[in-house]
Amino acid sequence: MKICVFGAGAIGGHVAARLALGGAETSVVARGAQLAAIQADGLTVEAPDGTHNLRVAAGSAAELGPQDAVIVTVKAPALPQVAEAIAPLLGPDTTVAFVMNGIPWWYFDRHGGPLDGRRLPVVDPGEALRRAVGIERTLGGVVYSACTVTRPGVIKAEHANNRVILGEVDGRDSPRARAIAGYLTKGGISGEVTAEIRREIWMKLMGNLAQGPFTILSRQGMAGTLADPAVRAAIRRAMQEAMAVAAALGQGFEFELDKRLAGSAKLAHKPSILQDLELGRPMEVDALFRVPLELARLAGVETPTLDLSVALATQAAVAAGLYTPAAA
Ligand SMILES: NC(=O)C1=CN([C@@H]2O[C@H](COP(=O)(O)OP(=O)(O)OC[C@H]3O[C@@H](n4cnc5c(N)ncnc54)[C@H](OP(=O)(O)O)[C@@H]3O)[C@@H](O)[C@H]2O)C=CC1
Ligand SMILES: CC(C)(CO)C(=O)C(=O)O
Repeated sequence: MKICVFGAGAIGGHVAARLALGGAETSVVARGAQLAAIQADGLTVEAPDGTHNLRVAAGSAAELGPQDAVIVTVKAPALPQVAEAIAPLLGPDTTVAFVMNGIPWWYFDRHGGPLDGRRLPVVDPGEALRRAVGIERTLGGVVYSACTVTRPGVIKAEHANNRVILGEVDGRDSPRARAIAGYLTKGGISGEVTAEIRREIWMKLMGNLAQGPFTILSRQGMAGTLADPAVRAAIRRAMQEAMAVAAALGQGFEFELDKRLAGSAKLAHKPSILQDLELGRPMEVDALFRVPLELARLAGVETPTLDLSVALATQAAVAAGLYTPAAA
C-alpha cells in the first residue's frame, strides 16, 4: 500500500517511520531543513523500543504523485496550505486520514441529530479542505505519542504507549482504516480502528484542552506543571468540564482522572502547543482550545475553569504574535 504522510514533523515523522517499518510503501511531504535531512540521512526515530532509521521517499506532493492513502499530520494552522497542495497525491480512491489533535473540520459531518452538517469555519476557512479532500475520502484520527523533532530528520518519541486510532466519520466498518492500522501495528505501535471516532477525539482532547493552557502559562512540561497541587487541582476541574462537554454532545466516557494525571505527571514532554510558543510557530489555539469551547456553548455546558485558562493562554498566544483570533 502506498501511504504518504503529509507533514513529517514530530508526529508525522514518527508515524511515517512506523508505516515504513511495518512494510508500507511510505513517503513524506516535508520541507526546509527537515526535507533536506530526510533526503540525505533518512528518517530517524529514537523511541523506547530502540532507534530506527528509515529511508523513505521525501519531497513535495507533486513529486510524490497519487497514493492509496495520505495521512495528514500538520499543525492545524497549516491546513489551508495542505488544501492547496494535496491534489497531486489524490487518485480517485485515495483515503485521507487526519491524524491530529483537536476538533477536526468534519466534526459534524454525518453526525446525526440536530447538529448534523453544522460547519466549523474557524477550522476550515473558506471550506478549502472540504473542497480539496471531501468527506468521502476522509478518515478521522487520534494519536497518542509524545514526540519532538530534536534536530532535522531526528524525532524523539518519549511515550512507550504509542497509539494511532482511525475511524470513519459515520462509524461504519472500515477496511481502509484497518489496512493502515495494520501497517502501524506491524511497525511497532498500536494501530487501532474505532466505530466511535468522535468519542476518541474527546478522550484525547480532554488532555490537550485541560492541560495545554496551563503549560502555556507555566512554560513548563507536563511534569513541572502538574507538580503544584493547586495547578493539578485546577487541571482536574478542567478535565471534568471537558468530559461534561463531551457527554452533552453525546460522546460521554468514564475516565480515571487521577490515573491520567499521574501518567501525565511522569512526562517531561512539553506539549506540542508549548513547543510552538517557544519556537515561534503558529499555535493551534482554535482547534485545541477555542472551538471546543464554542462546542461547549452549543451544548449549553458551563466551563468556568476552561474559560479562564483558555482566555489567558489565548492572550499569551496573541501577545507572542502566534495567533490571531478569527473575526467574530
Ligand atoms: N508532538 C506531539 O507530541 C504531539 C502532537 N500531536 C498533534 O499532531 C499534529 C502535528 O503535530 P507535530 O508533529 O508536533 O507538529 P510539527 O510542527 O512537529 O510537524 C508538522 C510538520 O508539518 C510540516 N508542514 C506544515 N505545512 C507543510 C507544507 N505545506 N508542506 C510541507 N510540510 C509542511 C511542518 O514543517 P515546518 O516545520 O516547516 O512548518 C512540520 O515539519 C498536531 O495537531 C499536534 O497537536 C498529537 C499528539 C502528540
Ligand atoms: C501532550 C501530548 C503528548 C498528550 O497530551 C500531546 O498531545 C501534545 O504534545 O500535543
